[in-house]
Amino acid sequence: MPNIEDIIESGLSGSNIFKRLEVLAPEHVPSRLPHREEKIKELTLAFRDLLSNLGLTSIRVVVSGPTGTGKTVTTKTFGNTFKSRLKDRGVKMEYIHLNCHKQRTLYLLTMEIASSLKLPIPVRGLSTQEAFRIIHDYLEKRNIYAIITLDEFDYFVNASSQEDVYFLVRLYDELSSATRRISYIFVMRDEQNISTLDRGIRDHIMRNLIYFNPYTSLELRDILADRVEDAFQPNVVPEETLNFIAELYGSDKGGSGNARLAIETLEMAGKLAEVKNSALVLPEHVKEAFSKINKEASEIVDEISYLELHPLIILKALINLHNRLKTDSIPIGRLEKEYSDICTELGEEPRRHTQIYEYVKRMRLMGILETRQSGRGMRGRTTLISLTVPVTPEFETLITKKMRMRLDNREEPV
Ligand SMILES: Nc1ncnc2c1ncn2[C@@H]1O[C@H](COP(=O)(O)OP(=O)(O)OP(=O)(O)O)[C@@H](O)[C@H]1O
Repeated sequence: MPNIEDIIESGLSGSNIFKRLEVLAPEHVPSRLPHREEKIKELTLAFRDLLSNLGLTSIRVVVSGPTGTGKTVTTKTFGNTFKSRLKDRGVKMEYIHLNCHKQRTLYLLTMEIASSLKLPIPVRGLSTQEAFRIIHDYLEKRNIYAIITLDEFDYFVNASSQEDVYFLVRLYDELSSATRRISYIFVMRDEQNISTLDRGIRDHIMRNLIYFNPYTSLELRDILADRVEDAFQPNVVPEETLNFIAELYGSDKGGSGNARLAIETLEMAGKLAEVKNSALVLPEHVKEAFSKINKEASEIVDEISYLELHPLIILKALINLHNRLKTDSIPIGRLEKEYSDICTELGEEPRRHTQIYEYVKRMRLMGILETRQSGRGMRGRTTLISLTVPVTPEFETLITKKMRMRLDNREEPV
């Protein structure tokens, strides 16, 4: 057994595993974005008009996709690089990235825009409209253009009044200004959240939609390889370990396609290897890290215990279709049909479409389901629904058991 002084001494003498741990932090912006180059191109093309029609146009782009698909890092990288390219062309542009989860009201967002521009604005006594007018006048006076990204815009849409959303989106109708200086990128997990808005606003926002797919295992492998090179000592993460993580999360292998979780797993595996004095980060460290990180999945299972009968039937319908169609994403129409077939079997009156939609929405907020719009080509656009947890036999048994309990009235939902 080494003595305690030696343990502390070796811990202090630097890491044999990590070179630059900060590269694995969620806010780190890497110099390359493998497999998002095309999205940067799409954003550039969407904003190209800004340059050719300087001051005449205000652009709106929606970036949407499931969690961890690189929406934030890609828009930030685009915004900052675009800014410097415009500077080379003699155009002053500011890129402002705001998070609607942090700044939850229109007023707070406005204050944050002012503070990003280092514009002193009296904190009290101004309406949002007045504050926006000051911001606009400031840009006008200095001949500056701005791209404002509203990240996690879903929160804003769900928490704000239609008027506030309207104000933001149709800003130039409100300001009735001749020069258009502000453009927006709306970043959303689920563009369906927009469907609750007025048609006018919806159409205005949805003109340019850029969708981010969950990453496949090969894509994740490339993203992880870059991080390994920058964050780890040479040759401590074998190829096999890298592939193992990529396959755990790759969407083609039934994973969520979430780069954040893949990077977090890599970091935790490295830390476990270090604690265990291993010279290499091995798949066994990844397995342990994976189960620690995915204990969140077991929290979802806890949530399911509280569901009423009909949401449980919806989950059962999803499982059936998942097994039958061998796909994770189920069109809502098929889900409703399967749901109503199960109801008939059980002698239960099926709920109506709007109520089913409410259940789906609630389970999405609980983190049990994810929804997204299908691309074109599936006979029009439709909502696709998928479970966030893997469909294991244990999961199936849990749902069936809970359904029985509700049917037998053996346990009232809380
Ligand atoms: N193509 C990529 N190359 C390198 N790193 C990436 C890439 N895509 C995502 N990442 C990294 O994965 C993590 C998650 O990415 P990001 O926060 O941009 O996802 P997101 O889609 O905005 O997620 P959320 O919806 O949860 O906010 C970040 O650490 C980011 O740097």
